Amino acid sequence: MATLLRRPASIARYSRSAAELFTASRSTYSHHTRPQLWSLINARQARSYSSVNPGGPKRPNDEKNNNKNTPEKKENDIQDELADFFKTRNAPSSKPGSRDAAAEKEFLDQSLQFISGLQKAGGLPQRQQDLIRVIQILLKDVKHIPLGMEEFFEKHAVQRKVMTLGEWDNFANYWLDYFDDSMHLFQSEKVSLDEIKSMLKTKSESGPGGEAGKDSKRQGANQGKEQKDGKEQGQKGAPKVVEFKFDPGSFIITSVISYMLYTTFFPGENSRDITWQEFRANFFDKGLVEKLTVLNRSRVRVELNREAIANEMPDSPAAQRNFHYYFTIGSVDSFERKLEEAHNELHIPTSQRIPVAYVDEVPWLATALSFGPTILLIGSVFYFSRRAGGGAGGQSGIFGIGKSRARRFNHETDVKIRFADVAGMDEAKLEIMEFVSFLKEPDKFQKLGAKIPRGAILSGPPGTGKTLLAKATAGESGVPFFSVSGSEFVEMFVGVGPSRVRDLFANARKNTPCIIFIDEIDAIGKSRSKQNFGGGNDERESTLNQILTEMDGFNTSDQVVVLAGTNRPDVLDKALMRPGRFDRHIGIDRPTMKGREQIFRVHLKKILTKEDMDYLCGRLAALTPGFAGADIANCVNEAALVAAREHAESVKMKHFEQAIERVIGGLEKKSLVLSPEEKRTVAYHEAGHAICGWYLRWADPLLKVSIIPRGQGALGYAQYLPSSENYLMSVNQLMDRMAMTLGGRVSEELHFDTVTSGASDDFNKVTRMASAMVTKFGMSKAIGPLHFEEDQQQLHKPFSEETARNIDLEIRRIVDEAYKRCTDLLTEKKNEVGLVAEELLSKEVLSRDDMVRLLGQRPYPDTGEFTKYFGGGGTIAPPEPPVSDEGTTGKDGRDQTPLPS
Ligand SMILES: Nc1ncnc2c1ncn2[C@@H]1O[C@H](COP(=O)(O)OP(=O)(O)OP(=O)(O)O)[C@@H](O)[C@H]1O
Repeated sequence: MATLLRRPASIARYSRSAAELFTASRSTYSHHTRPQLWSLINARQARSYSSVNPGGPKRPNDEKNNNKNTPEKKENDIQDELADFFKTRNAPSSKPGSRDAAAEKEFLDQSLQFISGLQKAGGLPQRQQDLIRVIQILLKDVKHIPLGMEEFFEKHAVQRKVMTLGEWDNFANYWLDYFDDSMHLFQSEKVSLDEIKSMLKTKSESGPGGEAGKDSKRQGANQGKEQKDGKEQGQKGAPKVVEFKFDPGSFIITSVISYMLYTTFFPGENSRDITWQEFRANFFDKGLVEKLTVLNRSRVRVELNREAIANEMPDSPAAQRNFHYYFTIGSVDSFERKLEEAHNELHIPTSQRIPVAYVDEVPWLATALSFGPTILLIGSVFYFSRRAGGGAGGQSGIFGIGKSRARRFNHETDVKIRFADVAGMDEAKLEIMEFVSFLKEPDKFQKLGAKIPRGAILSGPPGTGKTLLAKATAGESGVPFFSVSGSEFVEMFVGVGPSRVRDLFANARKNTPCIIFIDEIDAIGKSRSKQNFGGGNDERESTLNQILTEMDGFNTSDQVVVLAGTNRPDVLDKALMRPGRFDRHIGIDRPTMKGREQIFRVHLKKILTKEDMDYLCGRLAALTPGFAGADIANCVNEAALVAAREHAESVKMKHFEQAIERVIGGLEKKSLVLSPEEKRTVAYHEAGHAICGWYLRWADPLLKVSIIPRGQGALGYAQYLPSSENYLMSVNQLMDRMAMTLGGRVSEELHFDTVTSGASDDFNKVTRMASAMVTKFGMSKAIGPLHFEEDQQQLHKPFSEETARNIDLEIRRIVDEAYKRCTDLLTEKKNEVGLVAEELLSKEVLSRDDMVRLLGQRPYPDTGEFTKYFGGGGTIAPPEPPVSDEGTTGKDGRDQTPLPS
């Protein structure tokens, strides 16, 4: 458009008519109404602003604009904005005072009228008319003669020289040139109004129409664009690099999902099944078939003549390139026959008959799907075997099933335990030291021709520190330590056990010197003859055989020591124990008083307590007869937990005592509420035990009696302190203990009309004690010094019927005797029982001090430990003999009243 306007011929044409107007009328432009123009400008402007970075510099009057909605207001805005613009634009070129302001104004007005005259002349295209309107507005606000116009102004406005047609032409060109490029850019939305302003500013400085001006305009436009881009970039900060990584997994999943979605929403069809009749009627008879392909002798694919189909049936899917019809055939013979008949019917000569191909295709998808369940099954077996195998020993997968599951502890990092950490088993430590010195200095033994023991069995009750001792051996000798449990050799698959044994020993040989520790070896090492009773276990037997073979297989220089732990050394196969295999048998019993003290000392090291350590360890050891190392560790930890629960700053004696009670009797059952009658019965029951323990000469001294229900089904309990470590027990001690055990029931009988089931556990203990006296301890004159093994599995009793009857009679006699002893005592001390019971009912727990308060000092002297730690007076009593665990009220001196069943 600008080019068009600038064309001399057209300008001349317009200029002439405009010149006429210029002279004829001076106020033509004032008749112009501008809503049309403003709507145009507004539309352009709105679009132009939308392309401007919103975060960029604000337009003047931006605030106002926010509130402007009506066209009127918008028009004013633009006008204001343009006025502002020209104010600044004209500033550098204006020379106020140097020129006649009135003449200047007149010149500009005339210019405006001239431009308006151009428009009035008519014949211009709409867009050019619009442009002229814009120029009118812009020109209206020009206050001073722009640079480059001065000469023209001087000549025609000041000196009033008449303009020639060519000068009019120049004049028109000037103004058009002055604005049109800017307007053109503005209208075509290439640059914003701000940028036009800056362009015009440059132009006004360099003069109109010059090349430099034009260049700078373009530069300005480009600059403006760059600025705009820069602004956008600046706003967003550093350019954002979006990194695309190709992930094959995601790609496949995305592709599959996309395909599924696509096929769901756009179910394209590329095949359809038809019948023979349809085939004939629609295609064959019409001559549209090109070829037939028999697939797998059961289906026929119809190849159609696409062009013919497209002409005949343009809407049919068969017109698509990949679309096929199929029909099923019974057999190839019948198909061929039918086809021939069809050809004959239509009289198709042999040479033009439809060709038939035979293809055997493998339907891949169907085949893959038919294998689906098998693959799924194998996959799940594989997965689960991996999961099952992954847990232990680092072996995983079904192929690792025969691998050993032994955990290997590195002596430098994992096995930090030393002999100092194992307390209270000095003899066992001494025995095992030999293995340590063998592993450390093998030459010392080998040069003398000594064969080093191959292994040792550590046997003893649970929690006595067998594993700990084995670990300490590894820690001391500084060799790798393989730990495995006997049960880990046993699997449901045949042959796995021996294979794991082989693997374990092979591993060990690779890591010599080292120690193998097989915990719970009785799981595989049970005596083979015993197993056969009631069906043997071949797998276990072959595992055991493999261990025997492996242990034989070591040569004398192999520095592999095999230690095994068991709670049941008696059931182990003799072949395991023979020299050359587990030739050392180290028994680890429950710790003695001294041992317990040492174990407490080891575990108390980690506990924050302000108690005197010697006294604390001694007292706790005295309080915990029969405790194994693991019980002690548990007790110490429990005490710390109790203290923490009470927000105590350090663990105190009472916390330890609470912890011991909890370990012995279980948690207090505060939720268990007994009826008053039941509570009374329990109180009298416990009082009966307590009085017997107090007044019977050989009974154990009572520590505490309580009727607070605790875990393990006890409604009340009395804690006694065995006078000493019981290695031997006399008839007197046993009789007194039995009488004391019966004290609960006898007390009930004496104080109530009826008795309860609460004494059932007491009777069990009493019967077992009496039975042991008769059949094992030789304490019955009628039976004599005989020992009868109690074996549940034996079908025949190892004694005659008469002996059996005599045993029964003797057991009964002993129990009756104990019962009489108890009844006599409690009848005599009926008041004392009442006293203790009532006190128990009110206080629930009575200590030894309460007993002394109620009954006076115990008439018999207390033992050494008791005196030392529990304030009893008297001399040290002779050590009491032990009875097997089953035959006493319990080595830990507990006496519990079970819940009535
Ligand atoms: N003599 C001891 N000195 C210090 N702590 C001990 C001692 N005996 C046992 N313990 C503690 O008891 C815990 C359990 O001991 P360990 O596992 O060695 O018993 P275990 O005899 O192997 O038991 P199980 O026969 O049930 O396998 C040890 O971790 C340790 O904290």
